[in-house]
Amino acid sequence: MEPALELVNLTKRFGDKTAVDDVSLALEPGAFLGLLGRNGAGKSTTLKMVTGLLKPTTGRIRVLGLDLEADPLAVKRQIGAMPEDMALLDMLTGPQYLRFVGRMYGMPDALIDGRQAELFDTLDLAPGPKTLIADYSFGMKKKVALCAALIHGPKVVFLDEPFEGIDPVTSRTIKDILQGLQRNGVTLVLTSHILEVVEKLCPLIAILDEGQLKGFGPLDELRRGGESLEQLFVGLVGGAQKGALSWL
Ligand SMILES: Nc1ncnc2c1ncn2[C@@H]1O[C@H](COP(=O)(O)OP(=O)(O)OP(=O)(O)O)[C@@H](O)[C@H]1O
Repeated sequence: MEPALELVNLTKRFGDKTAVDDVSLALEPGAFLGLLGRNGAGKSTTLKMVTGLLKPTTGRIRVLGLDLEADPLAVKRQIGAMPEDMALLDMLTGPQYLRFVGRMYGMPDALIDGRQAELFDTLDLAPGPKTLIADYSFGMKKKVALCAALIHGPKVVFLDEPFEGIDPVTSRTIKDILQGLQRNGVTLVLTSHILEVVEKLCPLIAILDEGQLKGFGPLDELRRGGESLEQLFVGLVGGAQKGALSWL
């Protein structure tokens, strides 16, 4: 079976800075990967490359057997993405924005509106009918970005920090949605700094440090010693313990 996602020697340089450094990995369909790393490790850059927002310096990306560079539109039809900055159109209302996104995927308006209503209901998103996205709270914007990533029924979903700024009740709902997608064979990749969430949700872990893949595999295999994900993470990416401020 073709991997759902395959990165082959993926590298991204910004001038002298190598943000992603020769990363290779493959995910089976239905995998659920937690992509971890410290601030600046290269997680968002990796997700931007696999969703076609950034061109790799070198290396290849294949999604469901399709080469992203050779066939970008075919890949984009199969994937859903929630980028770091959410990339919403602030001067539209949430439903108008989802119409825009759904039409880009060639969906009929009735189907878009039905799914939008179901997504808003499930995520407890109830903006005023005329409220523009610009006036939504941070968490509401996150929810709209998640709706936009899912509305067309993608086979592979990339989510950059989906739980950041989300209340605990909605977090629970999002976890349930993501687990349901995985049960239906959707492949998921998410980044998060909330290790407890990743530990519960993602059977597969990749740890980036300074752009390099320091660990990749099933969580249970990576932490053979029975340590927590936090201990595994700190052990792999190092980092001296600091905390005392000289003036406090
Ligand atoms: N457009 C850019 N131009 C120059 N440098 C960039 C650019 N985008 C990212 N970088 C650099 O690449 C490195 C990786 O950044 P990236 O945003 O991928 O990290 P991250 O792991 O997502 O971090 P965080 O957890 O803080 O979101 C950083 O050093 C960042 O400054």
